[in-house]
This record gives sequence, C-alpha cells and structure tokens, in this order.
Amino acid sequence: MRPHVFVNVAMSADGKISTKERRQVKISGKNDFVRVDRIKAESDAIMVGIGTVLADNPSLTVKNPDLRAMRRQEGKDEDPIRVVVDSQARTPPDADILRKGTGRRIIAVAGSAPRERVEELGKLGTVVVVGETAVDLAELLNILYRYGVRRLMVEGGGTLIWSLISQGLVDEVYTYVGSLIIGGKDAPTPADGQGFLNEADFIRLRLRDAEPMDDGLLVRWDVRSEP
Ligand SMILES: NC(=O)c1ccc[n+]([C@@H]2O[C@H](COP(=O)([O-])OP(=O)(O)OC[C@H]3O[C@@H](n4cnc5c(N)ncnc54)[C@H](O)[C@@H]3O)[C@@H](O)[C@H]2O)c1
Ligand SMILES: Nc1nc(=O)c(N)c(NC[C@H](O)[C@H](O)[C@H](O)COP(=O)(O)O)[nH]1
Repeated sequence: MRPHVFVNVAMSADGKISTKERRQVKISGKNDFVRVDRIKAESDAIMVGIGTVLADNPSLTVKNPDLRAMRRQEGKDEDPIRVVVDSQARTPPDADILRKGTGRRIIAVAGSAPRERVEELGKLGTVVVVGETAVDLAELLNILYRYGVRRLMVEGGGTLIWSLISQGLVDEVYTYVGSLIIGGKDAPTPADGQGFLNEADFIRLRLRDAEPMDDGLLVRWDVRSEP
C-alpha cells in the first residue's frame, strides 16, 4: 500500500521551474502561495529531492498560524512530515528542512550512502535506507504508508517528479503556470530525467479543472490509470 501522491509545481509560461543555474525563482503569485500553504497543511507529508534542498533550502513548513492551529486541534504536528529523497546523504545538517518547524523529518538514503553522513543525519531525523545506489521510491512510499502517511505532496524538483511519475507512483498533478518566461534549453522543467521515447509509454492525464490565479493559471490533472 502507498499514500495518495500529488505533485504541486510552479512553472513559467515557457515550461521552466527555475533558471539554468537552478536558482530559485518566484513563479507563483500571492494567492498561489496561499493555496500552496493550504494544501501543505492538508497533507500528511511533503517530499522533495536533494537537488531542491541544495538549490532552494526550503523549510516546507506551514506558514499560516490558523492552519497550524487547525492541525494542532486535529492532534497532528503543526508541520507535515518532511521527507528528503537523498541517495548519498548530502542533506546539509544546517538545512532549514531539518532545523525549522516541528514534527518528523525523514531522510531517505541508499545503501551506498557514506556511513559518517548517514550517522550525522540520524541525529537530526529518521534515516531510512531504501535501495542500493539510488532511493527505491516505490518502497519508500510503502514505508511512508506504514508511518501513517495517507496523503503525500511532492514539491519537486524535476528529477524526482520524473522518477515518481515514470514509475506510475503519482495520482494527481497540480501545475501553476506563471506569467513569465525564463528560457534556456537547460533550465529544469516539471519532469526532467530520461524522458520517454515511445508514445505508448507517455503518462496520460485527465484535466480536472483550471482556474485563473494571480496573473497565471492553476491547472489540476488526474493521472489516468489506463492509457
Ligand atoms: N518551481 C517549482 O515549483 C520548483 C519546485 C521544486 C524545485 N524547483 C527547482 O528544481 C530544481 C531542483 O531540481 P533537481 O531536478 O535538480 O533536483 P530534485 O529536487 O528533483 O532532486 C533530485 C535528486 O534526488 C536524488 N534521488 C535519489 N533517488 C532518486 C530517485 N529514485 N529518483 C530521482 N532522484 C533521486 C538524486 O540525487 C537526484 O539528483 C531547483 O532549481 C529548484 O529551484 C522548482
Ligand atoms: N509553488 C511554488 N511556487 C514557486 O514560485 C516556487 N519557486 C516554488 N518552489 C518550491 C520550492 O521548494 C520552494 O522553495 C518551497 O515551497 C519554499 O518553501 P518554504 O517557504 O521554505 O517553506 N513553489
């Protein structure tokens, strides 16, 4: 069993999620950040790849005090479990995701991760070893389910999203399309990785709804289970 998995990503009008230097870019407007805070609060856990931790240093905490209070009243930690997919245990010990906010942190590493770094991270969070040289995402999702995670939000980046989606591990995709052009053929996109070669392999989505937001558009898709 695995949790319900949804991806939330913000991209520019030309389909980029940051610059070619992987520098964090504000793509969402004010209302979209409010929406993102709400869906974070409604999730049991939030997952990012190590590339995002190193580039953005996100805390992934819930910002709105009312939403934090709501979670408390429901008997939950104020922040969802924060999960880093980090094969070689490269998460900096002073990363905001480990230092800010409350609640559990899970760092998923591979068996090949250097032992000293794994031990150091073990003092700051729960280290889960899944996979030999890269994190086995399907198994990680099973483990998260056993930890009680039923609703998992994936915040990126493009490498992690590609891996999850290409392995059939994503149920919904929320894409915010912002009113800017970033450009650059090497700038990250919502799904990077290897890419599919054959049309038969493409992941097919079903449009659920689309809503103008700030000066952009929020598009919600369901992943089709059959082609
Ligand atoms: N606009 C947005 O909504 C948004 C959201 C998040 C990140 N970003 C941007 O995305 C960029 C970072 O993305 P990225 O693609 O470099 O990194 P990422 O966050 O997708 O992390 C990828 C890394 O995770 C590790 N990993 C371990 N096991 C893995 C597996 N099974 N599959 C995939 N990865 C695995 C690998 O080290 C891999 O390099 C940054 O520029 C950041 O600003 C944008
Ligand atoms: N929805 C969204 N719109 C954006 O314009 C943007 N750049 C991100 N990027 C995701 C990324 O990882 C962010 O850095 C964290 O969402 C910030 O999280 P914190 O405030 O540190 O909790 N996400």
